[in-house]
Amino acid sequence: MGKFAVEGGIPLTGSVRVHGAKNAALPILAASVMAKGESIIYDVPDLEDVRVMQAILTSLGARVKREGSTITVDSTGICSTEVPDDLMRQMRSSIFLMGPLLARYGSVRVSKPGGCTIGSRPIDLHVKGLQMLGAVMKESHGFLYCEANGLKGTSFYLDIPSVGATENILMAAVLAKGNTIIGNAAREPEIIDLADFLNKMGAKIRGAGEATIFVEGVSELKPVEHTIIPDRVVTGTLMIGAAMTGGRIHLENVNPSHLGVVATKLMETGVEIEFDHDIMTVTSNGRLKSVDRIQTSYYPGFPTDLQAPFMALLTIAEGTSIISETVFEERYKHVSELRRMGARIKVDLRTAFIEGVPELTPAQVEATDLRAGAALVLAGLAAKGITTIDQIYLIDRGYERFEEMLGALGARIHRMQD
Ligand SMILES: CC(=O)N[C@H]1[C@@H](OP(=O)(O)OP(=O)(O)OC[C@H]2O[C@@H](n3ccc(=O)[nH]c3=O)[C@H](O)[C@@H]2O)O[C@H](CO)[C@@H](O)[C@@H]1O
Ligand SMILES: C=C(OP(=O)(O)O)C(=O)O
Repeated sequence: MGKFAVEGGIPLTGSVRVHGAKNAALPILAASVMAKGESIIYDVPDLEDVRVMQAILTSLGARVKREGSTITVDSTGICSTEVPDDLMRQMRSSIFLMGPLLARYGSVRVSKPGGCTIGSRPIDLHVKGLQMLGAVMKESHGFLYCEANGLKGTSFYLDIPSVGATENILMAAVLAKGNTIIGNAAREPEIIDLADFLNKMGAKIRGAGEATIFVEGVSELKPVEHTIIPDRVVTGTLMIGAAMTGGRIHLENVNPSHLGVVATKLMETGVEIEFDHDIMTVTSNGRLKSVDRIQTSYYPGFPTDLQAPFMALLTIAEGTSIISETVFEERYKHVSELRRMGARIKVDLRTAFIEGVPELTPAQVEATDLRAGAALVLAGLAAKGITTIDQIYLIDRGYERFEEMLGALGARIHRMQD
């Protein structure tokens, strides 16, 4: 499974290019099955989750090829609409095949998706939305069989602005007959990227990025070329790393407008942030102040995916900070690992109280999920001495060769095989 050994106490300095967004690439790769022929997707990060998506597409009969950061998907040979159970279990994003296969082929078989254990993560909204579009669902022996004899446009209001449900319903609605309105839709930048991809393919979507999305169904889609947006969670992670180590870094390929709340909260801690088009410079003198409150929320609120990394920073910020995790009910598993490094954190239900300490101490810790793992690496970069982080396959799900990315910024971090 592998471990990272991190020698902390060295400020991050230098420049690095941020890779394309995992959370945009995964639904877009799934959507490529809706067009007959060859879709070309640029800046697709080489991550574990993307490799699982490639394996799923291949298992369905598509031809998938990676050259550098470009992935080509030729859907011509698709001959199955059953997503293999072992691949379903490997990540949450396996559920993205549901809408596209149902819409284009009239049937799909999925099972319960895997992914980070950060809460119960049901798929009820995905299912309800597709049912409203006319899908008939049957559950048997752990599999969900969905069929549709032509989907029909509908009006569907999401009880929660779920990112994945918005994307699944949107993908299906594009090939449904008539008009669809998705109310209380998620507004994340990755939804806009997916809609841009679908619109290039010939879809008629308006309002992506807003709470109400309008879709006029079309009968077919054509394959296109598309470049994935920069990964805002990776950007945020590196910004926090510079802040915690008292460094100065330049990040290339960033979209500053996707990071408003994160930049604001970092500036509250005393960090300087400058933007020049798609380049961001982060400068920190290493003396950090606490923040009154961070509440995770749906976009444009504070991203839950940066809650653990930001908590790592607050463990060494002077004063007491408060974090409320409102999106996932079990996303505090990193707390006990940070405590091993000397952090003082109390958790009361969904609220964490973090009392800053002058410095963290190195320890042997374990990644409990993807972003928790990234948070522990950041804590290791700030703690003088050697920290080891176990279970790093979880970090590989979302960061392309994290050790090389950090190494380019001067960090001393090594991957060790078990
Ligand atoms: C691949 C991808 O894009 N992953 C992101 C996506 O995950 P994902 O799409 O799984 O997250 P959702 O936005 O769906 O989840 C938000 C909340 O809605 C709940 N819910 C969701 C669907 C459903 O049918 N029923 C239900 O109750 C979830 O349990 C959670 O409490 O958005 C999350 C929230 O920003 C991010 O942390 C993940 O990185
Ligand atoms: C929770 C995450 O991903 P997923 O939804 O793919 O599990 C994440 O990227 O932090």
